[in-house]
Amino acid sequence: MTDATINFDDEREAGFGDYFSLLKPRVMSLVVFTALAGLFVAPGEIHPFVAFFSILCIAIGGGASGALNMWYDADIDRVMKRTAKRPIPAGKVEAGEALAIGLTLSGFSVVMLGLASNWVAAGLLAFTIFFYAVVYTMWLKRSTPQNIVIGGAAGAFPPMIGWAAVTGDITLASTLMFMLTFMWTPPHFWALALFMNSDYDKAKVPMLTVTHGKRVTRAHILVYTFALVLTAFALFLTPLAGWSYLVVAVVMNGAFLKGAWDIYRRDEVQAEADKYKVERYVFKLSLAYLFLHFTALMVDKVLRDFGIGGPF
Ligand code: HEM
Ligand SMILES: CC(C)=CCC/C(C)=C/CC/C(C)=C/COP(=O)(O)OP(=O)(O)O
Repeated sequence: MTDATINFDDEREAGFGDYFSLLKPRVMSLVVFTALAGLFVAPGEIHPFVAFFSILCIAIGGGASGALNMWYDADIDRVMKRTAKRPIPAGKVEAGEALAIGLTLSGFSVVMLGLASNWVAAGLLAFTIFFYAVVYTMWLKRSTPQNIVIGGAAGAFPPMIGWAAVTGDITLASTLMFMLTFMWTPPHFWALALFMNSDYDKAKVPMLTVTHGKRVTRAHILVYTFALVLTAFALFLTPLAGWSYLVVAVVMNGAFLKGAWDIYRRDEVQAEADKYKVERYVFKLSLAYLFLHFTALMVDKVLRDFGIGGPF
């Protein structure tokens, strides 16, 4: 845990940007997008205002969980180059403030989502915040190299929350959307960890690259990519997915498999020589991968309304 008063500097006043960055807006933008997709493709009616408000609540809840993560992780964020400029280690925001903001926004987002849509969606949001802030951040992140595999479930719930905001239930289709992000998270993160390893090493965070080395991590990326590809095509077998999903799935899974295979075949000498070009590419590709799969599900929903359904 953190003691932010050590670095706190009264002369540097926190601005809106500092408080906003506590919410991890860049990462959360894709999280919120997957929630929007879950809401959009769910069967049933939802008033546009309720839909907008539900997504806003999910965004606020996601941001709140980011603030709780930054509160708890301030000590390791201070050590890592990538995170040292975050508002708490930079001395812009006090840890106590981040905790208060995280707790307040968490409570607010859950209650408002419950009132605006339903309590299944609100319960899922509360569970997701708990999972990221407590299960992943406080427990798994510092104790096991499986941290991001199990803890990654938190980032996979948002499409399910969006779906439940419309339907009030959890179904096989919404579970498969969950599974897609769940299987995607390990290759997404480990590709990055391969070129950010020294940061985690320095902070003594037991990421797979630190505990088992890069060779093992490269193999894990490949294995999880196989599981991801199977999950992506399993989603195609549901009525949610249609022809645009198939096109995206074929192209993006092909590209991702090739990327994972290239990562697997390389060694550190090759990677150092080109400054982890392939690993950086696969990390970026992972962002496009998830974005395009969820976009395709939304496009297919519109196409279905025009009578162009998929095969299943
Ligand atoms: C335990 C699970 C995850 C871990 C450990 C993880 C880790 C990371 C890290 C370390 C970065 C680097 C840069 C940064 O701090 O912004 C990053 C970037 C990113 N992640 Fe993840 N991630 C996870 C899950 C997710 C999920 C579920 C999503 C969205 C559905 C996501 C979306 C993104 C995006 C959009 C970026 C790029 C941010 C930017 O442009 O700066 N991540 N992730
Ligand atoms: C709706 C809702 C509550 C959504 C939560 C979504 C969620 C759990 C996203 C997690 C993604 C994320 C920022 C991981 C970073 O891991 P890290 O915290 O270890 O990375 P760091 O080293 O950058 O802090």
